[in-house]
Amino acid sequence: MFINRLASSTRSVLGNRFRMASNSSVNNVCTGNGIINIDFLKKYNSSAPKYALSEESHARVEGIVNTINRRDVGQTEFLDAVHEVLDTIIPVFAKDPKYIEVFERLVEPERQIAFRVPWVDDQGKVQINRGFRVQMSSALGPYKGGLRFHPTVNISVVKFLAFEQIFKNSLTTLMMGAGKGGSDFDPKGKSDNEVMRFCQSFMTELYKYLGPDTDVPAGDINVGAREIGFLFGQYKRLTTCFNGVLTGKDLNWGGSLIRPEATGYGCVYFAQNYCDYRNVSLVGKKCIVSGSGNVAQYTVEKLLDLGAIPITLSDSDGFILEEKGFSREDIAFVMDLKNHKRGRLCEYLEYSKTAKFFKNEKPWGVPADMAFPSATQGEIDGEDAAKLIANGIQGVFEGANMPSTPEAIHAYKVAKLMYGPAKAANAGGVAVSGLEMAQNSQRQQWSREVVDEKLSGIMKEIFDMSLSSAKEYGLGDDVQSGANIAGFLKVADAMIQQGAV
Ligand SMILES: NC(=O)C1=CN([C@@H]2O[C@H](COP(=O)(O)OP(=O)(O)OC[C@H]3O[C@@H](n4cnc5c(N)ncnc54)[C@H](O)[C@@H]3O)[C@@H](O)[C@H]2O)C=CC1
Ligand SMILES: O=C(O)CCC(=O)C(=O)O
Repeated sequence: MFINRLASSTRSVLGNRFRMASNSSVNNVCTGNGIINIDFLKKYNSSAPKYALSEESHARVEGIVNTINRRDVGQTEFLDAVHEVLDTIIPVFAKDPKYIEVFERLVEPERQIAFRVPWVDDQGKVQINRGFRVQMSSALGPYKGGLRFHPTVNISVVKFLAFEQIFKNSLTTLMMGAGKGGSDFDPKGKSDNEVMRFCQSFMTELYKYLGPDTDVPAGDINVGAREIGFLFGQYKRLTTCFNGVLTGKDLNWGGSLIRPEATGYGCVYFAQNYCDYRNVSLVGKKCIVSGSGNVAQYTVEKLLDLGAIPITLSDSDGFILEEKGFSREDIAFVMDLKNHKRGRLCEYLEYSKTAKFFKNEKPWGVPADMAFPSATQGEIDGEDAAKLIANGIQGVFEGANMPSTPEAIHAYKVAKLMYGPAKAANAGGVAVSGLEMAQNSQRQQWSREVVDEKLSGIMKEIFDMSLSSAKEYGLGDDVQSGANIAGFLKVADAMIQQGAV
């Protein structure tokens, strides 16, 4: 009855959108419709009464949900990301309600910067794009997180990515706050000079808010070594400072060995830890990998190192299937095609006699043992997850940020798959960015072996922490919930210690 009363008061605030969402079953707690459905609390009241919130706490959480739904209306990706975390940290609130207020602060960015980016194209015409930086949390260190240049970038996408970064950066055990930024600029089809002029204009506005102890951006989709170079050059010109304001720099001027490899390698290290825990070997396992950029390339490389058989790659035009498995030479071809020639993946067919290309399709229907989504958010929906499970998939490890919709995550958990959520599984990239910052502060460069060993140690620690937090809260081996809880508690305790900030 108590739940009914809460649900009806929520409906009055949210109207029809809520009614649509509330039709979902109790277990299917995340709607994926860009609205936080308070029904997720029922799960705890019915199946795990020890986590039922007191009446006061319940009302508080409901109030927070109503405020976010109202204030951030239309920010689909951000609301989905908040929903996913809320859905898993209720046990923390039940144990100690002081954390509810901290969560309320955490969903509001410390600072959001939005700006015009004018630049001149090769025809001499002025083009305008929109730039963003969301400085989400500085509880654990300077804001830290990548920049994404893609036509789909808007405030919702940047806020969701910055929100994810809070928990991810906390899990790395390093001293990093959370931020994310980018632009709706599309580098596809642009000349190097156009990309340079865009980057220079972007940095001309953003540099005021950055610094090695303030905010340290890095790469993300379509921001790689070339863009980091142009951004750094302009920062240096504007400030006359040569410092570690960006990570992902070239090795010759302050970059770290293993940073380009770190997200993909780290994701496979995470998978290996999970497999060890379940007594499963990666050797001989067929792996579906999506994307063909930085994360996908080095995921494939590390899978090969460990004796697995990566069989797919994709881009926004479709996917390629290399049934025999990619060899190291095949991956060298893909790296050259994507990183230097900036070509499309279908051109791989001109190189391989054995590959097939599936235009406008996603790879999730290909029978395999493990999946490594490494392209973009929302790439595995409920139907895709059903296909993976029907084909006997054993594990899903997220190299991309939020690649699985709430329905997909729910399906993985029901099927008891090994599920490595993005915040934990892809934290290796930002972890090595943290190591790059440390090297820059010392004006030193560590060897490849040293950085790789630290990366693999951090990935093991993230897996162990996520698992032990899940167990501590009586959630079995629910690594997704454990990762959110462990990531949250460290930030939340720091915020409490630092006062009302
Ligand atoms: N680069 C890094 O260190 C980190 C990246 N990530 C995440 O990993 C994912 C991939 O990022 P990167 O590899 O760095 O970017 P990238 O720009 O190097 O590669 C992105 C890849 O995804 C593909 N892609 C983009 N939209 C797609 C779509 N709609 N369908 C199929 N493929 C699509 C592109 O063709 C490209 O191959 C993103 O979600 C990013 O946020 C997460 C942690 C760190
Ligand atoms: O290395 C970094 O700072 C950024 C990594 C990133 O953007 C991510 O983890 O999604």
